[in-house]
Amino acid sequence: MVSVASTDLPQTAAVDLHGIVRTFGSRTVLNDVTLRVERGELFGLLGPSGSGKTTLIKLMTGIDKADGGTVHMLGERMPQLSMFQRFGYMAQSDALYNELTAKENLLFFASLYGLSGARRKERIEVSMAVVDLTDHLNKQVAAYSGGMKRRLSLAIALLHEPELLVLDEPTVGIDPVLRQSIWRELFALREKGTTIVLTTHVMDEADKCDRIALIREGRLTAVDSPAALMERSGTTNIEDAFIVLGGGDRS
Ligand SMILES: Nc1ncnc2c1ncn2[C@@H]1O[C@H](COP(=O)(O)OP(=O)(O)OP(=O)(O)O)[C@@H](O)[C@H]1O
Repeated sequence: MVSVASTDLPQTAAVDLHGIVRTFGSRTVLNDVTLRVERGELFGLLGPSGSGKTTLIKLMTGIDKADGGTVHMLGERMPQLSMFQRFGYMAQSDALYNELTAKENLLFFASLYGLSGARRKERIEVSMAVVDLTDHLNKQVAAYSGGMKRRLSLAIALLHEPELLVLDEPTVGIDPVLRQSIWRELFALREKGTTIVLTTHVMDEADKCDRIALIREGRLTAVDSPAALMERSGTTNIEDAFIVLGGGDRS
């Protein structure tokens, strides 16, 4: 019998969405969204406020359920509770316990992720250093600023070194210097093979992604690398490309 090494098997996508529909009442918020994010990609979802980015992210992570279509993450059909440990998720509204210190929050999530002992200690230190919060580890979260809470949420998403990171507007409310250092970290994670899916409405952040999906009124209007999108639209920046391509494929 010939044994097949796992590396010889075709790799499943990091995220595979097919025909996703999400409605709220009579409103269709996501309309037939099909999208595949490959492993190791730094992938951006770019769209104006209310276009459906957060709704799509919630469906990916299994927090919400689609009315139509299928979601697979890392080859597994979603939603699935056991997948929780395999990806890191940073929500748009911070899911933190305000009455606890940052360290207590981190310990809580570490226990959910099955981290303990020396590895837990090391991961807490590294994750807090990435977001420049080392000096505020023992501070109560209620005393954190909005930007500090965002940074702590990112540290929690990074805590268990997941193979897939799903980040909803990770740099909103974060100052330019720290924003740059967070991007450096995202690039370093990508180098290590981590897949990153993030939402943004900042054009220069979209430019940093390997590929981006332009989303408008619940439909993907284009999916490609920033350079290809600019070439296709005959523009020299993502903002103009979005304007040219964003209106396409609407019915
Ligand atoms: N639970 C809900 N019930 C009703 N409508 C909803 C619900 N969640 C989202 N929506 C609507 O779906 C649309 C898309 O919202 P979503 O939060 O996905 O947009 P977004 O692109 O993430 O916007 P932003 O950049 O402002 O966060 C909006 O019109 C919003 O009002």
